[in-house]
Amino acid sequence: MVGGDGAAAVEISDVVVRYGETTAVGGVSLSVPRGRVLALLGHNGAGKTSLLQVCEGFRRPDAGRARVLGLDPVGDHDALMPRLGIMLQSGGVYPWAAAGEILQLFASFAANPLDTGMLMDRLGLRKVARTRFRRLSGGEQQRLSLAVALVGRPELVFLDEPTAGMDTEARHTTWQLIEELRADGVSVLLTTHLLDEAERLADDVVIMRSGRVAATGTPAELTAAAGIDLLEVRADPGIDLAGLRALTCPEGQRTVTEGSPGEYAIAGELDTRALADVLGWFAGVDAHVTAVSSRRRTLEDVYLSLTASNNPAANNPAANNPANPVGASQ
Ligand SMILES: Nc1ncnc2c1ncn2[C@@H]1O[C@H](COP(=O)(O)OP(=O)(O)OP(=O)(O)O)[C@@H](O)[C@H]1O
Repeated sequence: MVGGDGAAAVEISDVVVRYGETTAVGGVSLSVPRGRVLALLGHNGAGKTSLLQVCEGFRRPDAGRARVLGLDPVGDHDALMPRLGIMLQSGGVYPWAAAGEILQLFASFAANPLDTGMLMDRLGLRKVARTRFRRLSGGEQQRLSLAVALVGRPELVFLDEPTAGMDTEARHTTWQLIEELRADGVSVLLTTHLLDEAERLADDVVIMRSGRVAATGTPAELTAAAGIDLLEVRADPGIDLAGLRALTCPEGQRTVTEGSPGEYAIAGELDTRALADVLGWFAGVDAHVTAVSSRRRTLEDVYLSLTASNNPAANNPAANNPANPVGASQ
């Protein structure tokens, strides 16, 4: 193998990408350990693709440093390319060539390619093997781009919104393929707007906001740090909730409602103390409680609260960094 063994698959520090006056990436550091899947999340224009292009060697950062499989992605581009699988957001390579020909061509570049027939079957492309790329549907183009990225048995795969435009079946197949890659020790850096995709696939998540890192961690760490955000209590209907509101929502950070008769919902972040206060209050008014359930925040909730444009905390990313196992910083 070419140099850099033992290093993380991707190691970037303080990377800046500018387009004229626009700073797309404002000093991002992160690392993808070998054999792990890292998902980069963020709103449109957050800087995900720009960061990926730096890692792929298609763009030299304006500041900072990138190492990919221990090598310089620009300077060592030729040595790196055979070891990488790259799926771009718009995979419009060779629009006039047929799907099967494109995959064969990329297989011919690889020393030890995967079986192209197997890949076509897995990704449901057999029936469009003779169709020109430009005539494929959006989802078929995505599937072919994924096949092209994987056919050379890469050590590291970059996937820019891999399942965008795919139907449910293709999306599940793609998820399985990514899980198989990880099981084979392949490292994956992907971007996605799908929080369930990140939650299912990613070992590590980096949430970007306006070119900076807003939070990092495993999906479990990101959601665990956020705690419970909804408590539902079933009790006698028509209880006067003024006392409960005064107790649990002094600064309006939670809401207390009786959605339907006897179904009370306390929404907003609740720690153990607040939970005990709520249940203690129901006991204090002699309510007959028959059911209690709580809902933990999902990755989507965490994402939305960190990236909301009206959230002042989102402008102070360090304050939102509940865990940092991937070594990311803003
Ligand atoms: N070639 C370019 N020239 C000028 N500005 C660009 C260029 N490429 C990207 N940008 C700008 O840089 C910012 C980051 O873009 P980027 O494509 O990296 O975001 P993204 O997070 O991948 O977005 P999306 O989720 O929409 O794909 C955006 O404001 C975008 O308009």
